[in-house]
Amino acid sequence: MSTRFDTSYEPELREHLHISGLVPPVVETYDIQIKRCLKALESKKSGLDKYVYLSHLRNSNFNLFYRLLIGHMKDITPLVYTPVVGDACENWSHIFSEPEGLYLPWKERGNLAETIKNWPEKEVDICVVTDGSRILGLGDLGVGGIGISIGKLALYTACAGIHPTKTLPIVIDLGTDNERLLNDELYLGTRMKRLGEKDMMKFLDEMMAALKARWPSIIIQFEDFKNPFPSLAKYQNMYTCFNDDIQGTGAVVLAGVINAVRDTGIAPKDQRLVFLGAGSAGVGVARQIMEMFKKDGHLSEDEARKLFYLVDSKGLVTNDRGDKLQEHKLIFSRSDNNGQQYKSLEDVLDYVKPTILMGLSTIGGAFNEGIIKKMATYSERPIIFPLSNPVSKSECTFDEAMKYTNEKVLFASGSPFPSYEGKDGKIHEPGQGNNMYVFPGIGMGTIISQASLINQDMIYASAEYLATSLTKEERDDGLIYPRIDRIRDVSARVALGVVRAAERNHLARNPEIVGMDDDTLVEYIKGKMYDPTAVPTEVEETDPGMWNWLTSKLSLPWSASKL
Ligand SMILES: NC(=O)C1=CN([C@@H]2O[C@H](COP(=O)(O)OP(=O)(O)OC[C@H]3O[C@@H](n4cnc5c(N)ncnc54)[C@H](O)[C@@H]3O)[C@@H](O)[C@H]2O)C=CC1
Ligand SMILES: CC(=O)C(=O)O
Ligand SMILES: [Mg+2]
Repeated sequence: MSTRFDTSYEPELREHLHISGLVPPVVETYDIQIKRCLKALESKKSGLDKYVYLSHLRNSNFNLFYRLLIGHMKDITPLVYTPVVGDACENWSHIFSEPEGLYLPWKERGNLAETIKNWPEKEVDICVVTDGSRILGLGDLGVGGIGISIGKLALYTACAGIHPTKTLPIVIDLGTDNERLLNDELYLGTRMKRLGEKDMMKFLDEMMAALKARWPSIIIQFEDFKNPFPSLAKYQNMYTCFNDDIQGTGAVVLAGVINAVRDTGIAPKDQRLVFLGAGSAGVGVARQIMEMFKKDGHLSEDEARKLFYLVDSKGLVTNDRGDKLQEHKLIFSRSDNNGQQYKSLEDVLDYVKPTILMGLSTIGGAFNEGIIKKMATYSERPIIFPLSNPVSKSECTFDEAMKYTNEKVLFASGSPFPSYEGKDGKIHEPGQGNNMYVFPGIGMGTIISQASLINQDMIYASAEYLATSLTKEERDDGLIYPRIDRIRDVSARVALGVVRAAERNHLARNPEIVGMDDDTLVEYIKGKMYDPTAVPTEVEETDPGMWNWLTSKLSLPWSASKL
């Protein structure tokens, strides 16, 4: 990752950096640079081509890449994150040209500390690690999953200003059960069947210890593991870590629900929620909303739990269904079904008559016309959140949800959808209930507070501060999430909430922030954010490592310095 050859640099700076002659002679404004990028993007036919172009841009000049991304969040985010990152992960072994992260294969076990030492950056604040076993709703994509780690970290930088060189994408390669990949001669991962949970936990134990040994304050974010509950349970009180799919998703959806429930005019105790999907995201979201119903709705644990009906691939999750339920589902398993089992979503809706319908099932189109119309009969303003990613896995589109509820729906989806023109000509914007609204702020808040753990209170605070980030204008426009182009301000507020929770829980260790009021602290957070318009002032020498290796191998005419 470099940013040394930037056509915006003045001649004096070029001389200072010893890059005169290595950059075209014109000194360009940022606007002109961005114009070229947008034209280049426009000329690419497919999302995947645009993704490849943007990856090259990030690797050749990350300041320009982030100027582009931050300035055009709404248009560029879908190209580096969901939905296009899904295509990239599926085709990773075909589009690969640069490593961009750490690959930790099973054969390196016992040697992970040494392998991790090869990463060329001295300082790393945060890493995103996946095992590629459940990438978005696309299943097992093996080492192609590293694309999701890269995409998430690009948003840590764009949204919360964590410096790009202090981010580390990781994929652990414990094999894959994806036959297409195993039979593909271009597949870049280890050609073996995926190992089981016991081996994975052994491998993770070693990796966690090695990461912390090299970077003692590192934040470790788990992403898109097929079964992420055991690692979260084991490490959350040992390392500075969190699971984005359970906790980040729980927080972001909770924020949307706080705002949407208010718009329904129905008290929490009278809401009934059906979840299609009872996996890591479904259960994570249900747990967070249950906590809100207890806190703000003044319900007991039991009263709150009874409002939730979870549906998995076998139907409504009940105690007497006849199969052995996975542990994470037990808390929401129903016992009041009088022996009756409800297999289809339609049957569950007839039985429950929910006011809120969540989709975290990976089943594209599962909320069909009939389902959506039923929801419109149960309450004046049904809350429908098709949250599965990417777009192809979304349980319904915004267009469908609006049309079949007579434009009454309170809507948020995991991936972005276009606006909808109402019958009266009014343009309605969809909400995007994606964990990208919270994970950057959770990371930044943890860095700022120097907290050694990320506890439940910090996660809950990220949801509360996101919910209250909505402006009056956004509320009046019918939004339940802030507009994406305000994401940097919003992430700073989310980070503020996380810091405050860390302080309350005596986890904060940064002496500089002691006694700061909210306004001062927000300014402090913003002051720590990476600024892609800042020009370099000196040439930094790096450790001998990848840069030296690359420059010597490629016989490039510059030394092992970078900026
Ligand atoms: N919007 C957001 O920010 C986020 C969205 N997600 C999305 O949520 C989806 C699920 O993710 P995870 O919970 O981690 O996956 P998972 O694999 O842990 O869970 C999937 C669940 O869906 C159920 N399911 C599968 N087929 C079904 C069917 N035909 N009918 C009913 N249920 C069915 C499974 O039984 C399982 O309970 C993915 O598409 C993912 O992209 C995940 C995290 C964040
Ligand atoms: C957004 C996300 O984390 C997922 O779909 O898995
Ligand atoms: Mg995820």
